[in-house]
Amino acid sequence: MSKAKIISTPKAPAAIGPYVQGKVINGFLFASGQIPLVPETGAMVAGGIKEQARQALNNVKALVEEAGSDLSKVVKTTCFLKDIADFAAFNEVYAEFFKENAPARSCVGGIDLPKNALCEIEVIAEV
Ligand SMILES: CC(=[NH2+])C(=O)[O-]
Repeated sequence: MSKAKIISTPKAPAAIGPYVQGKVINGFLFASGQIPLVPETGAMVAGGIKEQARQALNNVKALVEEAGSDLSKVVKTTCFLKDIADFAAFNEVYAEFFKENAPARSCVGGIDLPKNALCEIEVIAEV
């Protein structure tokens, strides 16, 4: 197995547990799930599902870019929603970030998330 490169950037929130922000191996970035923490403060962004989705996606974008890739090269996302009733609002913001050539995706709802976040997003991207 080849050695994975650890991705670490202050432009995305620091890990809040025993994990790294992301790892690149064999040409793919495996990014840890991003919750809507503001990188500079480590605090949850103010607002509801739309603001939280936008922050989580901006965190994803920062990680993907730090790995030398970009959102157009994301091949798979997994999205977690505290409340599946937020599905439509979440999708609206998600679509702003993945306009064309949307990645494959799984989305689950009704789940407790760290820091009581309303959403969490993890991605795999080609680097
Ligand atoms: C936020 C997160 N990715 C975790 O594992 O706690």
